[in-house]
Amino acid sequence: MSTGPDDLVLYAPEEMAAADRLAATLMPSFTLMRNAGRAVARAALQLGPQRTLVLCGPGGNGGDGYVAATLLAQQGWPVEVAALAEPRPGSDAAQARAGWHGPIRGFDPERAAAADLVIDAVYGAGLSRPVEGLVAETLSRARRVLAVDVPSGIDGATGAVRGMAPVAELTVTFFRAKPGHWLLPGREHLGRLVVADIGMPEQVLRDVAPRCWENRPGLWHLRVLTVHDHKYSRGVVSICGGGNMTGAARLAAGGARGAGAGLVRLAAEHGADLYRTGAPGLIVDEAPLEELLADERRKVWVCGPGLAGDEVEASLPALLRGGRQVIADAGALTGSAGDPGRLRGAAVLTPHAGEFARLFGGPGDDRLGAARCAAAEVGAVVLLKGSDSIIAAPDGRAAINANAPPWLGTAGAGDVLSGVIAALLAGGMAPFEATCAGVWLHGEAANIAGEGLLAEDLLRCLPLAARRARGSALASAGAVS
Ligand SMILES: NC(=O)C1=CN([C@@H]2O[C@H](COP(=O)(O)OP(=O)(O)OC[C@H]3O[C@@H](n4cnc5c(N)ncnc54)[C@H](OP(=O)(O)O)[C@@H]3O)[C@@H](O)[C@H]2O)[C@@H](O)CC1
Ligand SMILES: Nc1ncnc2c1ncn2[C@@H]1O[C@H](COP(=O)(O)OP(=O)(O)O)[C@@H](O)[C@H]1O
Ligand SMILES: [K+]
Repeated sequence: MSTGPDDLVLYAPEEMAAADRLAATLMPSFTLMRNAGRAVARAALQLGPQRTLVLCGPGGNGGDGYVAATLLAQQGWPVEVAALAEPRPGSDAAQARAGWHGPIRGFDPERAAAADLVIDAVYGAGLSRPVEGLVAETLSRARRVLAVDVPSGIDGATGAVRGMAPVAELTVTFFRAKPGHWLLPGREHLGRLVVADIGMPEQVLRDVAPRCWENRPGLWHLRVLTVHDHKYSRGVVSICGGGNMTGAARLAAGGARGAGAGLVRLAAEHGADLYRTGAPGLIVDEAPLEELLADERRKVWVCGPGLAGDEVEASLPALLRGGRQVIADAGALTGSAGDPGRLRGAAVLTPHAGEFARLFGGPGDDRLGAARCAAAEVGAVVLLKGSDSIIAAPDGRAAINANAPPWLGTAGAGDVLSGVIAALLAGGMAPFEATCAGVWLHGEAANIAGEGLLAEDLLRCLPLAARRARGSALASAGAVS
């Protein structure tokens, strides 16, 4: 079975709560809690027997903790339980609590510090305010943490730390991951993430269908070339070249070529000679833009890398008027600061955090929400770049990317990326899928190149990244966690 969007979908906390409510109409809800607690106990058992303190909150997260504590004690583990408050009478958590027959202590930072392992079952999806006071003090003293669902304090929707959150060695979540598992800073608090199957009915995937995914092959598919392909069918990419910062456009052109565009042309009405000394497979045009736009095959354009304000003014409006699919990056974004409406008609915007703030304000703690709003406002796919890049479509779909290594943060890397996305768009992918695939290929190329990469190194690594994408899209669905 291949990995598909259903395997990669991310449930925000309120969507998970809706899933739980629906599941409760189809099966006994306590079965899910029992399975969740069992998955936590199984994960703990793999860490080896040790003095364990289970910290239980008042809700479902605490319920999972009581189930896990009971199962670990049955295995002969030295387990203690500390509770913050009694679960609501009649709740599943109260039923789980009733299964624990040992003593229940209060929260105590010293006790947490003395335990070899702390199971953090304080707050999960129901986090409603910052974690502070005794809970924060107790969690912060733990030496080794296994987190249930999320480390308490991580907002499952945004990945933000609310108050404090421990850094876990292992996090066990259930059914599907949440956006906050992949967004920063949340991702840094998880340790290893295990997504446990707790027997959620299949119907839930159909009836509660979130519009957010982890960005991986399987969410999209790279096209496979056939004997009928030729350079025009593989896609034509045009890049606006500036007269001064010429490296940026050349890197974008290299990205487009490395990602499989059949033909890449660089438009440089002024300064064409500078570009002619570059890669021999790159075609340099010095005719005026209006003339180039007469060629209907030139549908996809990258506008922005290395362009000064006047160069953007001379190209972007004409491209948008001409109905071209425009990837607006760098100078094209800076030129529209405070007035994102000027970018309406573009296919994809690729701001980093600074460019995003200048265009739309914010983005604040909820970067996923901000990217979605921006995409809806401009009617374009918005790629908010960073180490957890977010791709948002105007129709509300969004994806979170997590494969990019920190050494990708180097000048020129973004220019390469705009070319990669352009190539995929020119090859026939829709803007959202092309952007998701481009971001993943870019991150994977950086992993292949290794630490110390220069933006240029990405170009030679893109073909292998594409082969990996084709390979892992066929990998088994079991590899989601
Ligand atoms: N499908 C699945 O994934 C399944 C998930 N399951 C598990 O259920 C968990 C979700 O359960 P849940 O909704 O009861 O939420 P959870 O966080 O345990 O508690 C909320 C309580 O805590 C309180 N509270 C919150 N923050 C606070 C703060 N900072 N400081 C003080 N109080 C705070 C809050 O108070 P209130 O806001 O109501 O005043 C409320 O009383 C989920 O994470 C997973 O572990 C499985 O069992 C079954 C299948
Ligand atoms: N710490 C990081 N981890 C992973 N990827 C990063 C990190 N910092 C930056 N990146 C990625 O590097 C690229 C930098 O792009 P950008 O800021 O536009 O640079 P430039 O304009 O110099 O090309 C983006 O794709 C971004 O997602
Ligand atoms: K937790």
